[in-house]
Amino acid sequence: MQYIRVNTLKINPKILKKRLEEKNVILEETFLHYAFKVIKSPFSIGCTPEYLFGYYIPQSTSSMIPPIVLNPEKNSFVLDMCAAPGGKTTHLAQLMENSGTIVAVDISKSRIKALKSNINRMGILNTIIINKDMRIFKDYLLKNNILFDKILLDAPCTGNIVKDKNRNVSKEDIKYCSLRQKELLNIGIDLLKEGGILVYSTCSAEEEENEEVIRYILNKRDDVELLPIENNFKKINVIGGGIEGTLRVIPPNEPFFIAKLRKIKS
Ligand SMILES: C[S@@+](CC[C@H](N)C(=O)[O-])C[C@H]1O[C@@H](n2cnc3c(N)ncnc32)[C@H](O)[C@@H]1O
Repeated sequence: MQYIRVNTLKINPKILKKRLEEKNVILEETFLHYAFKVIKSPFSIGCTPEYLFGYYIPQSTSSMIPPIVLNPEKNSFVLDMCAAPGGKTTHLAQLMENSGTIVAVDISKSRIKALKSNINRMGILNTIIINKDMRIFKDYLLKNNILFDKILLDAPCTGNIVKDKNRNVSKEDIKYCSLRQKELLNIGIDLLKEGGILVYSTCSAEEEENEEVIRYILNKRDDVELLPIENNFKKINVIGGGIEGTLRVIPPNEPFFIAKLRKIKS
């Protein structure tokens, strides 16, 4: 299954749909008026002039949910802690109508290149790209009292390992990811303003990387609460997660886990 998200900063979804249909691409509506399922295409959907103009990005519909749940306001100050290659950063910028500021951080030099390219191609003007380890960069932010209204933590997970390296996931991999996720989530909460919102997501189906991480943070800290996410997503397999108020996207859609947290005191 292949999907595209239309970059509404550059083109109206109906106009793009018509343009691609004139080239014999068959598209179907999804739960989002600016995303389409690609039923059939005579060419690779990642190498059309429209793609190069930044009119759309190929992306799973599951991965469109975390930015929608975060729902950044125009002119807000947003941190994307694990941003590359930028599917969600560019979506956040689109939702913010290119206003406010997004600080997009990623540890990987090679993936940062893809993030830069997506940001340039899609005409994103409100994003600062930082190639750093969040576990180190947080010290600079905290020292300078730089706190955020909204944070997306789309955490590294075993789902990415499978996609990137095409290998089996071991128990050690899951344990390693779970520890890293807890560490990053703690940092994320530290960097929120009082009343600020953090959305945690992974594309792993493992309990240890999802519900366990959320239970850990709720038990460990008294400055954060879980906010229930309303499941009003249609035409996509979204169910309640293992903790009430969290969501899981299940196959045949790409598996995803999404939780929403609010910092209640600083
Ligand atoms: C799930 S991917 C992010 C996908 C991205 N949000 C998107 O929608 O295109 C996780 C990312 O976390 C990055 N990462 C892992 N550990 C990190 C750390 N300590 N600090 C910053 N980025 C990190 C990885 O390089 C990887 O790009």
